Amino acid sequence: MATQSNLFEQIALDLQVHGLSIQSLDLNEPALLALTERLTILSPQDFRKAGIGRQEEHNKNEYIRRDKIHWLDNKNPQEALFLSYMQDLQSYLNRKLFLGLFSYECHFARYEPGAFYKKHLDAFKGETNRVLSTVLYLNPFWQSQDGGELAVYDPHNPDNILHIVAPSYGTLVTFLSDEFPHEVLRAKKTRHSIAGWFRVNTSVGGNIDPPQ
Ligand SMILES: O=C(O)CCC(=O)C(=O)O
Ligand SMILES: [Fe+2]
Repeated sequence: MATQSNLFEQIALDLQVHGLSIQSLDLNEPALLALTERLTILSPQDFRKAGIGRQEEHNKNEYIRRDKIHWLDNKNPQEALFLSYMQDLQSYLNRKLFLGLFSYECHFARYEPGAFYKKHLDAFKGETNRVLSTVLYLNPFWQSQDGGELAVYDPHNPDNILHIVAPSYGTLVTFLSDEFPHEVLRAKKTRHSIAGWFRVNTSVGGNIDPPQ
């Protein structure tokens, strides 16, 4: 299992070469354990239906994605521990790759049995300040029959699957947000993840661009 600095180094290398990284966190990583604990405390009322943009109507949304989400913030100590871990990753990637990442936002996502998220890009070139997507999985003992894999497609040939990633506990996927189409296949068991985005600053006129 990788130490934190080895892991960050590996992610930076993968991103540099492939634009995508699939790694596993140390299973004793305090930030991972904090999230696990937080998840046991969150109740269904703490999650709300995820949207796909302000203008989208309800039915279309249901067809595209069926997860429920809970945004992380620094008020909760367990969430704060993970946010600080990702802040460390942000600083590391900025030092190594000069990405100029400015902030990180993320939410828990719950996919109940039958839920999915159809093929999409997290960002469109030139239209967004989301630069790097991250997904961390929180599902112990995930079996292949449980479905719910992340399918990552080839940016140059979006019909080609590049990777099928099981949402197993501690797996962290990082990729360029406007490059890789991806999809969450139908989950057969409740599936938890943290989806997040590193952003660059697009503030204008001295107003700091707000997250979310
Ligand atoms: O949970 C996952 O595997 C990916 C979720 C995702 O693509 C998203 O929330 O944008
Ligand atoms: Fe996504």
